[in-house]
Amino acid sequence: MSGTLVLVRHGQSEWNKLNLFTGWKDPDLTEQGVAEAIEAGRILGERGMKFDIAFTSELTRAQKTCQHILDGVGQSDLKTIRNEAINERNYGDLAGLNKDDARAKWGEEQVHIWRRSYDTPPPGEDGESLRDTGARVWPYYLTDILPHVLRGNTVLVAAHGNSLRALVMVLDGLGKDEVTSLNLGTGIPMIYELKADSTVASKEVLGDMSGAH
Ligand SMILES: O=C(O)[C@@H](CO)OP(=O)(O)O
Repeated sequence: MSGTLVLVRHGQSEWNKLNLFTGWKDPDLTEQGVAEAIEAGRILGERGMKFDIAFTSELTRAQKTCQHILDGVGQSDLKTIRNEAINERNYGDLAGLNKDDARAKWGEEQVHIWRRSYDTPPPGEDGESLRDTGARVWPYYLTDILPHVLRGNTVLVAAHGNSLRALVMVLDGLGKDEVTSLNLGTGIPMIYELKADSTVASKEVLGDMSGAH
C-alpha cells in the first residue's frame, strides 16, 4: 500500500447557481458552496484525516474550498500549492453564457457534446475538450502530485468538475464513452488509496453524487 489521494470538487459557485458556463472565469463560492466546503472538512475531520500537502487551482472557488477543508481538519496553515494546471477546463466562447440559453440556441445534444464528450472542444480558440484538459492535468498529476502519494503521504486536491473528471477518468479506468456520464458533485470528497505502482487499491466517495449533472 502506498498513500492517500483525496479529490474534492469546489462547493457551489455563484455561476453554478446562475447556470452559467464558467471555465476559467473566477466567480466566488455561494453561501451554499461555503457550507458544502465546510461540510467536506467536517466529515474528513471526523474521520481523523490529516493531510501532508494540499493542491488547488489558480481559481478562487477551489482555493476557498481547499482552505475550508483544511480549517475543518485543523490544518489551516498546511502547505498549499496553487497551479493553473488543475484549473477548470477552458470553456472558450461558452464562458458566461447560460446553459439553458445555449441549449435553446444550439440544441440539447450539441450542448451535451460540448459539456461531456471526451474530445469535442467547445467553440472558441481557447476552448478545451476533456482530452485537452487531461493533457495538462495528467502530466501535472504525475510530476507534482503523485510523487507525494507514492511517498506514503496523504494529499488533498481541491479543484474543478472537469479537471477532476480528467483525473478520475484515468484513475477509474473509464473509456471515452463511459466518461460522458461521469458527473462529480460539489464538495463531495473522493478518497483514493493508491498502491505502490500508482494504481488504485480502493476508492470511497463520502456523499451522494447521483444528483450531479
Ligand atoms: O461551467 C463550468 O465550468 C463547468 C463546471 O461548473 O460546467 P459543466 O458542468 O457544464 O462542464
